Parts: sequence; structure tokens; C-alpha cells
Amino acid sequence: LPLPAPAPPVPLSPHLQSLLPSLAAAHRSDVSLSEARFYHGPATPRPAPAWRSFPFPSPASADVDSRAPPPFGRGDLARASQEPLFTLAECAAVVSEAEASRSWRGAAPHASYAEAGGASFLPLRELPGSLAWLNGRALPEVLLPAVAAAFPFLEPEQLRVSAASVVKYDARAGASSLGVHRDGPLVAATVSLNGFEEYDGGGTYIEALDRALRLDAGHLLLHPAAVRHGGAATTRGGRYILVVWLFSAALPMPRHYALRRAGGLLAAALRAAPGGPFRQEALAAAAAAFGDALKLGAGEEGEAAHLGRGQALLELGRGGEAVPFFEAALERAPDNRLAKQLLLRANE
Ligand SMILES: O=C(O)CCC(=O)C(=O)O
Ligand SMILES: [Fe+2]
Repeated sequence: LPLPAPAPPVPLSPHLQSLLPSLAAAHRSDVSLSEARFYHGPATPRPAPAWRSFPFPSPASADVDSRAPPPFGRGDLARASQEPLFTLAECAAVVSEAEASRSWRGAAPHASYAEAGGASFLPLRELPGSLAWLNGRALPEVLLPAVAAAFPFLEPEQLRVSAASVVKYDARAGASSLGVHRDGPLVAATVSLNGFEEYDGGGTYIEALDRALRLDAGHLLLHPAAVRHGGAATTRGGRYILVVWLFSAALPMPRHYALRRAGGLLAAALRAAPGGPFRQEALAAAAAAFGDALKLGAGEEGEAAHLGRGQALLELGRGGEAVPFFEAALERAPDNRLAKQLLLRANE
């Protein structure tokens, strides 16, 4: 099935038109990087697994962001498999290779702004055996067909992996969790690698449901990556998951790449010497770039573009103009600490 064309919010200005080729080039570059590392191509035809489907709450909640990020619909908040899609032996092999590794790290590459309350991450590229299994079986035989069955408007052969990581929650040092956040561009696929007998608590907390979805070993949870979610506290034992983040070679997502570009400009501006001439210029470029991202629809996907535009304006000394952007960010993410702090500063 063809992808639904994302509707641009307004006709694009010549300036935005002129940006599109470089944004498309950034997408193509991600596609090539992905293809060098991860399986892509035909998905093994197989019957759709039995799912439990979770729609976005209706009417939309006033307290949390419960809007479906395009191209997803209101029925697409999350899908949880009702039968294990991987064997216990496959799951245990990933856990034991991960446990033998020394490369665990404390911060999520895709959720660097979420509080990693004791969660640790291990990119699959550090685990050759598990990576070979992902590429040789898990992607073609299970994950790609499952994602395509869950979200039929995503063509399985166009799906690409942006990253894959084992995540570990270990309650030995106290409850272990991951703060609420959004992930990379399109879909997050989470495989539970161990069973309920090994831990208490845990599960993927979905903010719009205000509950954690707890899946037993071998099960798969899918959700749009832009859905706000986190890792519920594991209170006993250890919980292991494999998270695979997917995007589409057929969906260049200019809003995503425009946001990434703006984020890079803001980070560079904030590193420049305060008071120096480069800083003001760089901040102005960042503010404009967040404006571009918003015009391309990045604001439909979350708080980041609003927050970034507000921050750049505030740093430029235009606090009054920044206020509505912080308010828009807080509407999307009421607990966002940076947005709260900056709003206070802007109102000073
Ligand atoms: O613990 C979970 O199920 C969520 C993990 C997660 O959100 C992430 O690694 O980005
Ligand atoms: Fe996540």
C-alpha cells in the first residue's frame, strides 16, 4: 500500500522549498547508513500475529499529549503481541551476550533528555552474535512482517532500522526506570527478553494510557516512536528488552530532519562564547531553523520544536516572544523541566 502523503500545513514558501533538498539528502544518508548495518528488503510473508490494540484515548486527554503523530491514526497508540514471537532461547542468547559485554552505558542515544533512572543501554553493534540474529532472522522473519501487519500503510520493504539497543533495568541498586520521552522518527519495536519471574514492576509506561504495558518474554510491543513513553520502575530483579527503532526509506520526514538541523544549530549557538558576535548570529539562525521546522509540521510531533524556538528567542533577549512557544511545549509535555524553567525566565 502507498504511504498516505503527509499534508503540509500551509503551502511551502520559496525558502522552505529551497530547504527540502538538503533535508531529503539527510534522510537518504540515514537510509544508506542503515543499509550498511541492518537487514533491509523482503519480509517473510507470514500471518499477522494476534495483537492487543491500544487506540489514542478519545476524547483526547487535556493533561497529556494524546494526538496521533502523522502518519499514524487514532487507532495506532500501541500494539502488544498476544503470543510470544521469539523463543525463550533466542531471548536468553541476547541477554547472555549482553551480560558478558563491558560496553553498557548510562544514557539512551535516542532519548538523551529522558532521565535514565538507573537504566543502561548497550547498542547492538557491540554484540555481533545478536546483531547477526537480528539481521538474519529477527528482522526479516518477525519484526518487519509484524510492523507491516500492525501499521499496514508502512511498506515492509521500505522499513529501515535507525538503531537497535539492549536496555537493562536492574533493581539491585534501587528501583530502575527511564523517564518519559519520545524516540526517533517512526516506530519503536520493543522485545521483552526475560520473563515476569525475574522481576517486579517494569514494562513500557505509555503516558496517554497512564499505565505500563508489561509483556512477558518473547513478546513484542510496537508504538509510534513519537508517542510519549518511558520505562516503568523495575522494583525487584532485572528486566531486559531489545529496542529496535525503525523509519521508512519511502517517507523522508522533512519535519524530522528540519528539527534535527535546528537542534544542531542551537547546540552550536549555546557553545559559542556569550557576548561574542557569533553567538547572536548563531542563535538567530537556530530560531529561524526551529521556525522552519514548525512550518514543516514538527510541532505536530511533540514539544521539541516549540521548546527550541522558545529557547533560541529567549537567549536572543526576546523573552516576550518566547513565552507562547514554552506554553505550546508544556501543552505537549506538561512535566518538561527545561520548558518550565525557561518559561519562568521568560516571564521575569
Ligand atoms: O522500558 C521500556 O519498555 C522503554 C524503553 C525505551 O523507551 C527506550 O529505550 O527508548
Ligand atoms: Fe523510548
